[in-house]
Amino acid sequence: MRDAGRITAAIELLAEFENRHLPIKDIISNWGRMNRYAGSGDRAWISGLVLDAIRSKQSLGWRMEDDSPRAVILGALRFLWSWPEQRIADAAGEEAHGPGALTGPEAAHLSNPRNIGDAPAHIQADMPEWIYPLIAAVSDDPIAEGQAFTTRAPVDIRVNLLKSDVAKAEKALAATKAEPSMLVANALRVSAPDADAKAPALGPMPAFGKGFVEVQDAGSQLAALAAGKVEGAQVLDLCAGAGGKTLALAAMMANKGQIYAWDADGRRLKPIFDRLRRAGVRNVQVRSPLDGGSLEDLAARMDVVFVDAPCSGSGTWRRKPDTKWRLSQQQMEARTAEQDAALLEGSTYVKPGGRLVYVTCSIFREENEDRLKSFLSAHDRFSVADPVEAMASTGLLADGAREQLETCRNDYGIRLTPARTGTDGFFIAVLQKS
Ligand SMILES: C[S@@+](CC[C@H](N)C(=O)[O-])C[C@H]1O[C@@H](n2cnc3c(N)ncnc32)[C@H](O)[C@@H]1O
Repeated sequence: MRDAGRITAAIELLAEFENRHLPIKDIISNWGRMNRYAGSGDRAWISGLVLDAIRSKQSLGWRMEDDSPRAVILGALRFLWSWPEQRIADAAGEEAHGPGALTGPEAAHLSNPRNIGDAPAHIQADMPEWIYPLIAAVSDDPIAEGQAFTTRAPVDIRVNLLKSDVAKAEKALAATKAEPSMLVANALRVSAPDADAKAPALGPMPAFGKGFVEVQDAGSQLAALAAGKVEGAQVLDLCAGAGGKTLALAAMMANKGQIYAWDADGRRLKPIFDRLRRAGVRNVQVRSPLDGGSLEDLAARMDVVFVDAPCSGSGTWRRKPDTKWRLSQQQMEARTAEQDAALLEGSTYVKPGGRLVYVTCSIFREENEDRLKSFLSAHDRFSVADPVEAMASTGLLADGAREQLETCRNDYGIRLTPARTGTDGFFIAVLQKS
């Protein structure tokens, strides 16, 4: 496809996103199925542009003084992809497939954009107005935090120490230009691709099929490290889902001790079985409510209970930018109630002297500090412990990571964000039971 047709497709997809309540990934893949003439390069280009536009749609609309899908896509080409105005004009005006010649105001805004510094703060931060104060409550520089969420996310890789090591994995993934992580000793990072470049396809690489490596954001890897030294321990992963943390914990345990993987929604555990097999994990017992499983026998017996709680996902806005615009106050309230329930339930399995790790991929205080504060006020046998110390005790923090993580600390735990740590947003806390 030529640029003109790709731009037209991107405008259509953004319009569909605005008009239908479907995840953008589904809209893009439906489009790919219906338009078989588009090759994989075209699809990557179009979805890259649409996702970039959604990440920054508010500031782009403001710069263009027009928040229509057409204006936002044209603005994305100019202000995010740095296309010269003439290139945009040529593609737009192309008769056969272009979206139509630039209008006077469009041309004017592309060549002489409004100064974004004059926009209201939530527009500069590219987030809904009601969310801005929630970010301002947890950051001295909410605009920078918001803007960091508008960038493309890198791909982080966890080297599975049960099957491989960092040097071997780096060699096996040389084609991806993966580099050692600045935060986790057994992690690699593949930088996000430039504007119209295609990301390397990691899934089909043999190192993945053989279980030598897993894709996992460095923030999520750090969350697992907060479980501390767990080799030989009894660990409950209460909200195991597809098993991202379970796999990381199993590798930290070198297959010694026992992990019980559970999820209140048993269907979510489905991928875990294949993943455990591929990773060479032998110390996980999956228990599911679907087959009448229960955790009754584990009450007050666990050295570590890991609560990777359901959340708004505000920390993952770089990867799922549509969720930033669709989050509602009602959803937030539903999640906080679930968080209270999971925290309370998890606490019943911790043995005296054991630890409760609380994690969300959200950066809001409402889903983190407020939940912990409320739990601690009613459970005086639990107290806040040091998550950075716990991570360091595993020996798996990269050189210099500890100092960086210290700057993310508050009275309850640590908050990671794209602006602070270059990771997804996470909150990680460790409670100790007396
Ligand atoms: C953030 S996801 C877990 C992601 C997973 N740990 C991973 O790393 O891939 C949260 C999960 O918690 C589950 N959940 C919610 N409330 C729960 C509860 N009270 N007990 C157990 N699981 C719960 C949800 O079904 C969901 O799968």
